[in-house]
Parts: sequence; C-alpha cells; structure tokens
Amino acid sequence: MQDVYKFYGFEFRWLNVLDLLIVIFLVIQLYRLLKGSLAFNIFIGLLMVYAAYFLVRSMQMPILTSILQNFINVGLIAIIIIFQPEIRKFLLVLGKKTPLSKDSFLTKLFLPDRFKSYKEEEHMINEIIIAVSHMSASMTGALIVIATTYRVKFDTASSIAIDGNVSAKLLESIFEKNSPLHDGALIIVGNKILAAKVILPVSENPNLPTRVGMRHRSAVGITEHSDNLAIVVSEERGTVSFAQDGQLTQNVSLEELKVKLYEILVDGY
Ligand SMILES: Nc1ncnc2c1ncn2[C@@H]1O[C@H](COP(=O)(O)OP(=O)(O)OP(=O)(O)O)[C@@H](O)[C@H]1O
Repeated sequence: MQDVYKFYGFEFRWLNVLDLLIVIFLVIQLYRLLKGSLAFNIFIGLLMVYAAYFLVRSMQMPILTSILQNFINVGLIAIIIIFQPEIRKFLLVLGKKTPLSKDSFLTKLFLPDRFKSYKEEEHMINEIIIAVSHMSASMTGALIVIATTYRVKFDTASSIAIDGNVSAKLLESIFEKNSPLHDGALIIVGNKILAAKVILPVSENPNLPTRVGMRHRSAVGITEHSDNLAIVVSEERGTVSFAQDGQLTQNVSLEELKVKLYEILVDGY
C-alpha cells in the first residue's frame, strides 16, 4: 500500500510525482531532439490534436471525440513511421545516460581498458585541429563528419573508401583544391578516416540563415538524425563552424572546436 498525501486538497502518492518527473524528462529530451527541425512542427501539430481530443472528451462531444480517438489510434503508427529517425536518436540519447554507457561510473569501474583509447582520441583531436587551422588560413573548403556512436549510412557509390589513420597531413591533402577527393564530406569513425567524397543528406531546415550554402547545409543534414559532429571550413571566408543535433554554430575559434571535440570524443557528451 502506498501512502497517500494531501496537498491543497489534491491527493497524491510518491509514485505520481515520479510519474510526472519521468514524463517531464521525456518531453524535455524530445524537445531538445526536435528543436529547429521540421519534425518539431509535426510534433506541435500532434500535441494540438491530443489537446483537442482531451478537450472535446471532457466537454462530452461524442462524435468529435470518436473521430479524434480514431485519428490518434492510427496516428500512433504514423508517428512511429514519421519520427523513425528521431525515435532512433532519442533511444541513442537515452542509452548514453544509462549506468552501462561509455562514460558512466560503472563502466569506468569494470571496464577500465576503455580509458586506453583516450590517448588515441587526444592525438586525433590535435591532428584535426592542426588540419582545420591550416585549411582555415589557406581558405580551403572542408567538411569532416565525426560519427561517435554508430556508423553513418551514406551513399557508397559516390564515395571513396580510405580506412586510414587520422593525420593532419592526410586531411589537408584530401581537401587540397586540386585533390580528386576534395569534394563532398570526409567521414571519421573511431580513430579512422572511413571515406572521402561522400554526399550527405542536405538539411531542409527553413530556419538556417539564407546565405548558408550546400557545404554547411549538408553538415547540418547529417547531424539531424544521427549522433554525429560535422566540422566545416568555409572556402569563401575561411571560417570554422560545426553542426550537432541539427544546429549550426558558425565562426567558432579553434579553442571552441577543441572543447567540442573533447566533449564528444573524450567526455562522451
Ligand atoms: N550533399 C552534399 N554532401 C557533401 N558535400 C556537399 C554536398 N553538397 C555540396 N557539398 C560540398 O560543398 C561544396 C559547395 O559548397 P557551397 O559553396 O555551396 O557551400 P557553402 O556552405 O557556401 O560553403 P563555402 O563557405 O565553403 O563556400 C561542394 O563543392 C561540395 O564539396
């Protein structure tokens, strides 16, 4: 039996509070995930349908209630189809916060060898920073995607497999203007350069600044539905930007980029 408490005439149990906190946590995670994307508008639309359903039900309007009820029943399957990429990413975000995730206390306690790879990651971060600083100074356009938790799906027909260690020299020679591989994106998975000349999905986010071109739009596109970081060096301005969770942060300093790389590769978020 659960104790029942009274607060300003309302009766509640501690499980009700926990229930409410979990719902608030899930809604905040969903909001963070969808913010700025087209799916956000669909999400708001669905919330409005739910609100309308509860309203007509409480007002005891049977026909509207039954229409909205049916819509919601079918809508559940539609939601799973429409939000399939977001649901996948949502589960990934949740998985990262479990006691078994890469950076949790339990993992560090029982799987200390996970620390070994951090040296490699620190080396990789330094190499990326060196390459980005050189490419920024020489106004060499570049687009680097760092896939953290799972392999990025991309069009293999257009890309060139590399499977090489990450080094500043290799990165710079790939994006060098006369290189046959300089167009498109370079993908890093783990500590390896997986492929170059990759065509990415282009973001359709209408909130991106209009002067943002294809390189920056595709950087945003690849981070909208997956747990990646995309780094862009602008060929026009030499500026450095990064995209994460569908958000573009422009004109970052090398120091800021380094902090972001540590956040995703070493601190695990
Ligand atoms: N879908 C895509 N996936 C990967 N790379 C792409 C894609 N579309 C364009 N690019 C890259 O972006 C380059 C064109 O960049 P564009 O000038 O349109 O963008 P931008 O964001 O203004 O970048 P910059 O500031 O460097 O000019 C292409 O040469 C190609 O390398």
